Amino acid sequence: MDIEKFSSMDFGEFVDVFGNVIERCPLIAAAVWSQQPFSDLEDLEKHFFAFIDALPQSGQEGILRCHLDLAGSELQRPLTAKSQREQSGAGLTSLGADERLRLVELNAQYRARFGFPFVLAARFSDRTAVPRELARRLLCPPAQELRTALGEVKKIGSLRLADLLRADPAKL
Ligand SMILES: NC(=O)N[C@H]1NC(=O)NC1=O
Repeated sequence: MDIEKFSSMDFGEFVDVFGNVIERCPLIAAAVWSQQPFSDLEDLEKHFFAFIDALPQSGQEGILRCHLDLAGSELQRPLTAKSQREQSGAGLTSLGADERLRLVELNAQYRARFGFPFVLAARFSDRTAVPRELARRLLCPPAQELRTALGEVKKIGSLRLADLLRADPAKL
């Protein structure tokens, strides 16, 4: 998809295409649309991230709460298609019983400590690194952890945006 195409989409089309760049947060795409035209991918990305950065803490935590747990999520709501692909690429949808139990426990401890689910860009990770990173981040101070988690949201958003802009518009 070229820059002219995504810089001139009407509102409905833009939200349909970019509504899940930030997991289950179409409102962010809805707000970014009004910043058209965009000069390039970096410019578009900048608007998504500026919106996140400008939110009060309750809004930033709300974005994190729109994510499902990494692994174990079939116990909650169904994953979005993008999240499913990311998690299965990291081997998180085919864990053994022990690995799964460990992650479920760590996820529960993390939620109890911070009040939002653990978020990590699964495409930069794998089934052995995820529990290690989760255990490490569990020990971080809350303000630092909020920043780390939002950084992961941005990494996921960057990868999703790059995929969308590479995609054939007819297949979106
Ligand atoms: N909980 C969580 O990190 N979920 C996200 N991670 C990722 O790579 N895709 C997601 O949906």
